[in-house]
Amino acid sequence: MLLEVRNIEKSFEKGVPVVKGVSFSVHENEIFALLGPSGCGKTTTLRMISGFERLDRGEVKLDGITLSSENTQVAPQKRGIGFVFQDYALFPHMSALDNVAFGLTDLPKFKRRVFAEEVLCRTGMGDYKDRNPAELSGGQQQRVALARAIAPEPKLVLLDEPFSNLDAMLRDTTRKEVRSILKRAGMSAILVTHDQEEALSFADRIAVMNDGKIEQIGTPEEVYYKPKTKFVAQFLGRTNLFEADVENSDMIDTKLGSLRLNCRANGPVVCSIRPEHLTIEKPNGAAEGCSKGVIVGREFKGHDITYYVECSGERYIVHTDNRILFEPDDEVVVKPLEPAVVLD
Ligand SMILES: Nc1ncnc2c1ncn2[C@@H]1O[C@H](COP(=O)(O)OP(=O)(O)OP(=O)(O)O)[C@@H](O)[C@H]1O
Repeated sequence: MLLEVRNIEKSFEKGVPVVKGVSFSVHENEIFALLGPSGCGKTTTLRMISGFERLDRGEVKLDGITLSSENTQVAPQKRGIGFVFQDYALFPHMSALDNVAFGLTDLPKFKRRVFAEEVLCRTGMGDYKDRNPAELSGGQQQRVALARAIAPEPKLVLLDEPFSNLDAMLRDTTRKEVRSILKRAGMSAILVTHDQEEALSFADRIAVMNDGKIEQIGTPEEVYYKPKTKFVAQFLGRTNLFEADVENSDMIDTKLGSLRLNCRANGPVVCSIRPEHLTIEKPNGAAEGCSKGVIVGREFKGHDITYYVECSGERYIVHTDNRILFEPDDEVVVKPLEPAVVLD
């Protein structure tokens, strides 16, 4: 285990807690994401790991050594952790090369520039070493910021919304490049983001945060396909929720008809099924036990289609591939392709 965060807590003024007992670990060479809505405490958590913020309770350990606790506070520059911020925070009056060389205080002066150039080449920025930040695009500045963070060879790099200033196309490619640079360098990273697609595509594991707490930690597939809570199900994409009482069964009665659950349940149940795990058919070809519905809306997106189907007064979302063509007011039945996931 590289990083261990145990039960950390933080309140600002008036004693209102913003981080409420957060725990997680990050392995060697693992990319971890803290994902959640604005204000849920992601940045504060990252700042407690970096040492820019003191914690009220709990502990942060790197490689078994305590960096933060109620009685310990190792200075940020002594933690062996690299940082990349949203606004890159490059020194504007310095060249890309000098920006990267700046933090290499452990090396003799003559070696700093040689090594800095080597790291700039690794991030694909060797040809731009003499340019100042103002002469670089957002994506290029981001790569220089990453080169600066990884040049001292930290075991862990913290990334706070580092792609949010880039336009959609550049964000995608920069994300892929940064991930492969970190993996090749054998470093671990924690990404803070409110963008679920970014977390799903960038991280090996994700902690989904809500209101100062972690609701679920898992691989992208686990948190997406098997959300534990209503919040996780809804934050990671669109979903259909059902509530019903179940008597020791793995089936649930809904307005769509009978749905299979992913486990046996007893008592009141809330379950979720993703729109792409439902499909629609003409009523005549439908299996027994399905209720009829009507298409009330449709979004054609080229590679797929979103349908809104009303069934006994409830509205459901169905994503289909682009071969399943219906029009508004068409009568359909909605069929599940996967079991519904029971939430906590
Ligand atoms: N220095 C501070 N003093 C007082 N309150 C603060 C301070 N820093 C953060 N907060 C509050 O703590 C809460 C959590 O903030 P934080 O920045 O950690 O959230 P976040 O999840 O990173 O949000 P965002 O995605 O908008 O950056 C917010 O309500 C914020 O207003």
